Amino acid sequence: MVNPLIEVRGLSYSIGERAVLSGISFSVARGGFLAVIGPNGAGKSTLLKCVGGLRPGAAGEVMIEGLSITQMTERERARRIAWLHQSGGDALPFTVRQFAMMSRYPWRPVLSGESEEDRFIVDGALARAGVEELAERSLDTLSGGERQRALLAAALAQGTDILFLDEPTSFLDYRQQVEMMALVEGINREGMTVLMVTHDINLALHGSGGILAIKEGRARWHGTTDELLGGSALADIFDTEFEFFRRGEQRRPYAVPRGFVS
Ligand SMILES: Nc1ncnc2c1ncn2[C@@H]1O[C@H](COP(=O)(O)OP(=O)(O)OP(=O)(O)O)[C@@H](O)[C@H]1O
Repeated sequence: MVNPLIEVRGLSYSIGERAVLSGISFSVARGGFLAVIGPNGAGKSTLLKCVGGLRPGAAGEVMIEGLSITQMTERERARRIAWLHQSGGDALPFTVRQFAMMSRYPWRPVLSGESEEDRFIVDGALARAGVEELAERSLDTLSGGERQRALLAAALAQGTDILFLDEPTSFLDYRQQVEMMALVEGINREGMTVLMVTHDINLALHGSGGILAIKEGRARWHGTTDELLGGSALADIFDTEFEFFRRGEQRRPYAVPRGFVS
């Protein structure tokens, strides 16, 4: 890949004596969408935190547009990478607009208030995530799906070119999952580079061109969704057999554990 936006080489991370990640390498082109899949405890969230510079003890290299993540200040990282985590029942006592406005901090001079430009960007982010009508609602009064869209609006308001997603639909019902993934795909098509970790293969198949599978902290497979469906990698990674289907006008693939359909 010529000049990838995100480049990870030989990433390893240990907690105490235990190696949680070992020698992981991959890259993501500008505007790309890479899904990292793997079973529970594979090291997916830890990988995302290491790539995002939140685990300073990690060995190996993480470069964002050629700049080492370890050389970047927190503010510089926040100008490049926005995060959307899985959202549980807890929520902060801020309105949707206030929370999105806080995301503007990496761009604001220290101790300065919100600018006209901040307000314009926040309004655009609220509209893009479909939460304009919730703008004055407190985050702790929203349903799980509404809250996740509000958090996505805040991530967009941050004005980064990279979005990290950690199990973004974990607590959402099916309709909300579909809506959230459609939003993320749309944002990716508009140019945002996306790195998503999930244990849900169908989220990965739905949203991405590239898939990296990890198990026990090691990269086990890396390729496109179509390549994944042609081989036995999924069964090896999740220790269960899958059936694959293609449906709809776009012949999108999805996978169901064989035990569910036999
Ligand atoms: N702060 C920590 N202290 C001790 N062990 C940790 C810590 N963080 C992660 N681990 C361990 O590292 C391993 C990888 O955890 P991680 O959360 O990255 O996995 P994951 O693939 O995201 O899992 P899941 O899909 O269940 O969320 C697990 O065995 C976990 O218990």
